Amino acid sequence: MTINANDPNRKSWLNVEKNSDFPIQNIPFGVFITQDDIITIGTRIGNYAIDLSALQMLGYFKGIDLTDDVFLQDSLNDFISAGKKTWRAVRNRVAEIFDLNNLDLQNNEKHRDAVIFAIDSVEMQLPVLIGDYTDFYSSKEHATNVGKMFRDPENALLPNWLHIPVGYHGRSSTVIPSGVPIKRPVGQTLPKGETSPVFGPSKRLDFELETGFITTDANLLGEHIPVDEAEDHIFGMVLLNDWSARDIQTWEYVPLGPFLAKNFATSISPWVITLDALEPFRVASPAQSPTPLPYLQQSGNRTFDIKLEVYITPKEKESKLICESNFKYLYWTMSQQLAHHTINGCKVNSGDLMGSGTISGTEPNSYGSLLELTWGGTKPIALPDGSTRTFIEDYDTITMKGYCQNSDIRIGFGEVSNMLLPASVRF
Ligand SMILES: O=C(O)/C=C/C(=O)CC(=O)CC(=O)O
Ligand SMILES: [Ca+2]
Ligand SMILES: [Mg+2]
Repeated sequence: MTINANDPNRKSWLNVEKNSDFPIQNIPFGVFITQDDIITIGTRIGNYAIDLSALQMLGYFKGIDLTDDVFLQDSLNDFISAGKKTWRAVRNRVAEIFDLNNLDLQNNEKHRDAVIFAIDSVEMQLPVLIGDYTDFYSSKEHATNVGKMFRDPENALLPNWLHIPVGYHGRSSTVIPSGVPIKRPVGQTLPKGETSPVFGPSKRLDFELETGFITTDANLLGEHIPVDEAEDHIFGMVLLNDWSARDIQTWEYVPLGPFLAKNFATSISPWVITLDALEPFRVASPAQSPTPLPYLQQSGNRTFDIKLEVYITPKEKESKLICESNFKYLYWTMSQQLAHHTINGCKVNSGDLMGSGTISGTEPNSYGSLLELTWGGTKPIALPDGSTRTFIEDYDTITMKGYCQNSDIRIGFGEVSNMLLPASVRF
């Protein structure tokens, strides 16, 4: 059987609810623990988690060049290292196995029991052992808004911004999966009008709506990745919340950039969505003027139409949708980010995470941080329970969702959702 894994008309023999983020055309990759404490690489169709190591042991991946234990792992790193041809072959085979017209697994109860789990019965893990984490700053609207608030409203964009996909090196040790609560950080801040800093819990704790892409071993030390080859080295994408303590940030980050204000937590969604699955949603990125230097000039459509949403949920209260944005608004593409990152010979490894930067659009309800949505805390947001927010309060949960949708199909990311707990450091 040869199959077009992206054919929107294909159905699975597994039940998929209408509007599910995970139809048979998605086939993301992640890591989960079963109730029997087995940790494995898996995929998801509808509300079912599928154990890829069990499928391999039962012989369903015959003919694909895979090492024996590539799926019996607690991270996707080795599978990612196997390269794009392998990821594609596995995705296509999974599409075949679960196709409505394929009876092999469908009619084998013993195999089905070994492979398929209810999604609520498994615990999702961080999908990747992240070696290095870089965060870009690629939304023109976000950079302009922050420049207006923090610097000069007349010259909001710094002179390098239209020439360089600006970024900073983040901290991989604190990248955490959806569901893990985060403690409010403490640190130094400089209260308005003061000349000496004070120490205490951050009072301006924010989220940043981002996506992230995960790389494979892309280049050797000293080599660079040409912009039009960059996508071959991108395994897939996740939703990313770059938790940011604005009051710590403004005091500490001159002149070397973000440090403790951003390294206490970065949360990501557990399923990695492949670029193959996103292919039907490929679109052109915004026109760039001035024309970037040649190593950043890309051909073809290099971005994707991914709708993004942010919700805030006070403890045991109703959620409020506070931001609707889109990945396609970003000025610099993932290809340009990766080409720039490696142009000096910087080596990128399998399992590195690259944050997009905060994704804001032009409309005020599309701003990707509370800093922008409340304009520096001057315009509070009203919540359904009657309370208001300028920044995140203790026990609030921030949930980010992402999905692509056209008249044929929906390919979703699921969500990244984490609660903020009170500060616990005594001082
Ligand atoms: O422009 C600034 O002073 C600060 C910017 C940020 O905090 C943004 C950042 O972390 C990068 C991004 O997410 O776009
Ligand atoms: Ca960020
Ligand atoms: Mg962060």
